[in-house]
Amino acid sequence: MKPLRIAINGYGRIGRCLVRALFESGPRQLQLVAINEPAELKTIAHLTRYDSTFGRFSKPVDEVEDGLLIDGELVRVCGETNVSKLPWGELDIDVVLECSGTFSSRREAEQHLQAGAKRLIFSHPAESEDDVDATIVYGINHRELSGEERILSTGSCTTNCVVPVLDVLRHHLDIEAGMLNTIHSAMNDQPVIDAYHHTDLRKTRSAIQSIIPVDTGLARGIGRFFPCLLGRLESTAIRVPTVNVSAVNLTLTVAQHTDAATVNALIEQAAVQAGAVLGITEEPLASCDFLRDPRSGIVDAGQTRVANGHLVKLLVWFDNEWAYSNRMLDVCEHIQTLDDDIARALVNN
Ligand SMILES: NC(=O)c1ccc[n+]([C@@H]2O[C@H](COP(=O)([O-])OP(=O)(O)OC[C@H]3O[C@@H](n4cnc5c(N)ncnc54)[C@H](O)[C@@H]3O)[C@@H](O)[C@H]2O)c1
Repeated sequence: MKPLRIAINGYGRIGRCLVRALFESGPRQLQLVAINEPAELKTIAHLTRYDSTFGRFSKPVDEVEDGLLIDGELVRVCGETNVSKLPWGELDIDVVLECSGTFSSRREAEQHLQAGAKRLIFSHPAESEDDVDATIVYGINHRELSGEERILSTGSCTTNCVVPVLDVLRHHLDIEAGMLNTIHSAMNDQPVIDAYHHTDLRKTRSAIQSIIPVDTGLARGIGRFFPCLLGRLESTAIRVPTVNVSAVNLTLTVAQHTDAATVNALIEQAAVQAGAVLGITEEPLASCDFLRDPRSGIVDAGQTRVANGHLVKLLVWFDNEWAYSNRMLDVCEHIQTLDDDIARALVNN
């Protein structure tokens, strides 16, 4: 099997988490070939070794002439902001993981393909459905990929958290309507203290001093996924002064009469089959306990409530950085098996 050759564009929180998840989570048929990040190599190496959220990287990281040596593997580092100059063709890149957050249209993604990459995956929802060949939530629709798709998105971390839960509830309880409130850790689009940081006035406010409501397209993103829920969901989001791990408060009205024990049992049953994407815990935990949890969403069983048999409320935890990075790698690994099948079919014909 030929490993999938990966490049990371934008080496921030998600970019660096991808590297840790790749090197620390056991063998995968994926090879990190290049990183493109406008920061200095010295700083890139430093932030690879040390991380305020995840601690020291367990693998050795050395600076070499044009890149990093991570656990003995050479990773080319470029600092190119002109996409057409990126060496994706020369490096035979199979997939660019677009984690800069600065690109989200098909036109921009195609520039990476013109630079020689075979595919691109956005680490966030694309501008519109037309901007991608597929939006994938691993564990829910990754098997629908044919291998021919060139521009993909792995949705948002929040979509990955709630879609597996909604999938269970829509099958068993028949969702009529719902409100989703994301309680999200602070992110790099907020300043540490008040600053002219953003056109969104709330994002000019200090991330460490306040609970800050922000815009979210979560309900729209889920509607793209489950057209049967289009127009039935609404979403809000607040940022809170923690650095990682978030939660979604899911409030739904359902057609079937139910109770909290039944809802938890349905999730538990589904979690057994879902593997990495869905979990449930009965322990009385706090957000820090989910740090480095690779599951996309973990239902807090003790917080499930049902009012009047039809109004259901769940709290679902997720490590917004670690779980999402692991899902991006899962999608890459799936693409690698599709490429392998296509290559084998060509040889056999
Ligand atoms: N942080 C999360 O929890 C999370 C979870 C899921 C998805 N995402 C998405 O992933 C993307 C990145 O988020 P993040 O939190 O890692 O942001 P970040 O700000 O930590 O990282 C972005 C990096 O991209 C670099 N960059 C900027 N312009 C660039 C360019 N033209 N070419 C190459 N690199 C460039 C920046 O220097 C920075 O290091 C966003 O779209 C975000 O919505 C973030």
